[in-house]
Amino acid sequence: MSIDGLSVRVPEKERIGGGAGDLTLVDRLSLRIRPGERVALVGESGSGKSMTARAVLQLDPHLRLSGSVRWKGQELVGSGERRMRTIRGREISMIFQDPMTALNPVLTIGEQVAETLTVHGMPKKKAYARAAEMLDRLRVPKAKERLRAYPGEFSGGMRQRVVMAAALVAGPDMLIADEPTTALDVRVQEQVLDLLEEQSRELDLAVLFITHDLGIVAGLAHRVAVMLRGALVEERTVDDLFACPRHPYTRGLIGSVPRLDADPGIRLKTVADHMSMEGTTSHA
Ligand SMILES: Nc1ncnc2c1ncn2[C@@H]1O[C@H](COP(=O)(O)OP(=O)(O)OP(=O)(O)O)[C@@H](O)[C@H]1O
Repeated sequence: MSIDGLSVRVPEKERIGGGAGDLTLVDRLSLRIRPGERVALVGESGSGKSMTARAVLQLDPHLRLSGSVRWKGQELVGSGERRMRTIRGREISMIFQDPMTALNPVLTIGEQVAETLTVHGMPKKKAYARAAEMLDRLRVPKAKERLRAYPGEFSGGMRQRVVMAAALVAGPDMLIADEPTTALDVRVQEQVLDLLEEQSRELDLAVLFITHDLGIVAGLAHRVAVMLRGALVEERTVDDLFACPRHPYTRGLIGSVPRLDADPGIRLKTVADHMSMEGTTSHA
């Protein structure tokens, strides 16, 4: 995927909290994600990460997009809702932070994981067999039997695996994961991240991974793009970024990642601390 100069604006009448004129949420962002590549989009809350992801899939019809998003050589900006429907879920899938709201509590796991296949006409039996295979890949124990279970019978980590299975069952080429582990405890978070990395490798799946937590991208992403106030400030390989971050904001993000060998009595510096030390101010 090739994103070039993508801007996302809220028209004046849709602005929450009022204000004159359109409000720019994403400002001329450019980013490339190659097949099988894992790219992390990192930044503080409100920096525009989710808006970028949602704009790629055109999930919010009230937002105005400009610039270009090329997917498999075709332009998506302005391509229309019909075309986007053939892409969402089948070619590019998205998973969100809260696995509970992503799942319908009154539908079985089988119905939900198989849905992308059944809506496109695959016979139910075949679709359920695929769903069970996918759950098995994601190490959901007794996958076949669990197809009849309901989301409420699963723990948070298992639910996120179900959500991942639903996102991957139709064999997309790209997954956009928006803070998929933020709601999970640290141990479960690690398991889900490992699974995501493993599936990306095995399925040659490109991943755009959105997080405010730079601490979790090291083992996962090939490249990191850092976002501040709607714009990218730095984009590097993970190793380069950690070895020598260029932008003061990135140095702030790295400086605020907790270290296991740090003195427990020392207060962690915030991104704002770092930026004010370097003469830049954070808006957040
Ligand atoms: N309709 C709107 N009117 C005004 N501001 C908006 C509107 N929609 C979104 N925003 C603002 O756009 C900004 C970017 O939001 P976005 O969700 O992309 O940030 P984020 O970096 O993903 O952070 P988070 O992790 O908190 O979701 C936020 O400050 C949000 O309040």
